[in-house]
Amino acid sequence: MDAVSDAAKPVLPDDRALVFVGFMGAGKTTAARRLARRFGVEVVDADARISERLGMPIDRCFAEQGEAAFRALEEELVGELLETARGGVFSLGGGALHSERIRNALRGHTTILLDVDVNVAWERAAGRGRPLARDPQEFRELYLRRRPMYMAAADVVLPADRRDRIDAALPSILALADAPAGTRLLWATSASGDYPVFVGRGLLGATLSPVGGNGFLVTDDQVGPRYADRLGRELAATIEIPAGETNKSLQTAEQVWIALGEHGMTQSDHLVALGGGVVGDLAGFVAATYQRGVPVVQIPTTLVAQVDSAYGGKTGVDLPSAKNYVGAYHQPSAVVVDVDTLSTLPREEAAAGYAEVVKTALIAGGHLWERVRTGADPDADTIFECARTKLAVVAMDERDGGVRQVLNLGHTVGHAIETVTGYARYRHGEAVGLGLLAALRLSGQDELRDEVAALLAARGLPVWIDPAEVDLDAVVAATARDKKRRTGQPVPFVLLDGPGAARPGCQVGDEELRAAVGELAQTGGGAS
Ligand SMILES: Nc1ncnc2c1ncn2[C@@H]1O[C@H](COP(=O)(O)OP(=O)(O)OP(=O)(O)O)[C@@H](O)[C@H]1O
Ligand SMILES: O=C(O)C1=C[C@@H](O)[C@@H](O)[C@H](O)C1
Ligand SMILES: [Mg+2]
Repeated sequence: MDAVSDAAKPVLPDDRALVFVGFMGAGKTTAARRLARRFGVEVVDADARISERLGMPIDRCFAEQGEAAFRALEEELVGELLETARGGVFSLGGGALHSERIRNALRGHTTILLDVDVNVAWERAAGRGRPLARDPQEFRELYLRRRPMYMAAADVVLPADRRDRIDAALPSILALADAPAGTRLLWATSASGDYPVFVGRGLLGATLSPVGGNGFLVTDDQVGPRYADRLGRELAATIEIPAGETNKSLQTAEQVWIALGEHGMTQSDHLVALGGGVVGDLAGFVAATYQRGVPVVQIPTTLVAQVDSAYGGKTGVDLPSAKNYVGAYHQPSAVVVDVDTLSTLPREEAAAGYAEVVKTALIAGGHLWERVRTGADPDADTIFECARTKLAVVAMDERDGGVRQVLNLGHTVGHAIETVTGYARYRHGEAVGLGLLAALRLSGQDELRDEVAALLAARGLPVWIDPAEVDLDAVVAATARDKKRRTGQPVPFVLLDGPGAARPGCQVGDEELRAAVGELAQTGGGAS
């Protein structure tokens, strides 16, 4: 709440600088100037300082003295500037993070990554005499090589698509100063609005969320008793629902609507959803509909919710006949991810969330897939990167018109398995893991399917189905009721040409589908 009242008159921190980093053409110079103007200070543009010191433009230095000479000067000058800075607004050159000295010096400051799409970067940077923006293929390769470096250094990740993003994000960036050390901010964008996503440790009690009015808490009977009183804020009421997917129903939603009315919740208040995907989806749906819509702050406490369901604004409840069949798009006003809450997550729940981590990494490809395929436990950085991957997709297509459907990888068969087993036999993530295996078979990705099956099995996730327990014909039939289907059209599948190359809207023949689902029953002997 402080963040909101400070928004009109921002105060530049006096103990740390705001430093823009990112690839060529991301808009670092532009954004830094815009902020500096707002604060009434001079911007420190590293490239301009280097050029000044050289007494010549950077491209001439590259041509006459070579890149190594430029890098040496960059390290010395920028390293010193950052090591001695107490405040200010900086813009660094695109390659500055190659220097370990500069990376270390950034630790004392707030590093803001302007996250630019490589094609946009090329359009902005090419043809302007920049020495590393001459060949499109080399430009792309450099971009991919540098990405992990930028992500690792960033305290804040801000999409670079619009010049005014920084204005809306600034209060949340400034709020980081009071957050526990190591807290990171991801700025989520969508057609219907932007919001901050904070990821870190010990965040339940932090006052980060820029939402006004009274908070009404919705949680479940497992999470509430454990974490509700750590929220460190006054709540007007706490509404506890029973845990479990079978309670993600219209009946439960009605009970919550009624309780909110009885407790006097108004349009100027907000909901706080504390729990896993069931609480988040249900409370989000209640927030979308109660008095035609009130804000909701999502505080996800399961891995599934922290890497996937808390972001992107899909809310809803299940019908007995189909998953998530009634709902609304309703973006959260903020998401606060406290990874410490995962320490009490039951093993099976953590495993179920892991299936969504694998799904997201397959969609992202690149360094996220490389990290996940090692089988390492998902940490705060992996969670952050999963959120970033999902939100980049949502930013392009909030309402599932096309590209967002890639997020459904593994979900068409997964949802059908959940429905056929009455939402009681499998956790959502467990069903998604099985659905991923079917999707990889349908994609002809046999080696990748084996690799993914091994990752899932290592977490104790099911990689086969007992046909005596689950009616596979019914699973095939239930896929035909998938919400992604349009009248008169077959159900669209998401297939994968390889990590980082998901293809939505694919058609799959009945026989192929039957075979891929049938195969889930034939690979017995793995974990079940
Ligand atoms: N959000 C934006 N939308 C559209 N154009 C932008 C945006 N931000 C910057 N630009 C334009 O893109 C070009 C590159 O911007 P800028 O010089 O700020 O990038 P930079 O990150 O500092 O790049 P470099 O690393 O090459 O110094 C400029 O022409 C700028 O006006
Ligand atoms: O990306 C890079 O390596 C560079 C980016 C520019 O900002 C300049 O610092 C220089 O052209 C090198
Ligand atoms: Mg610049």
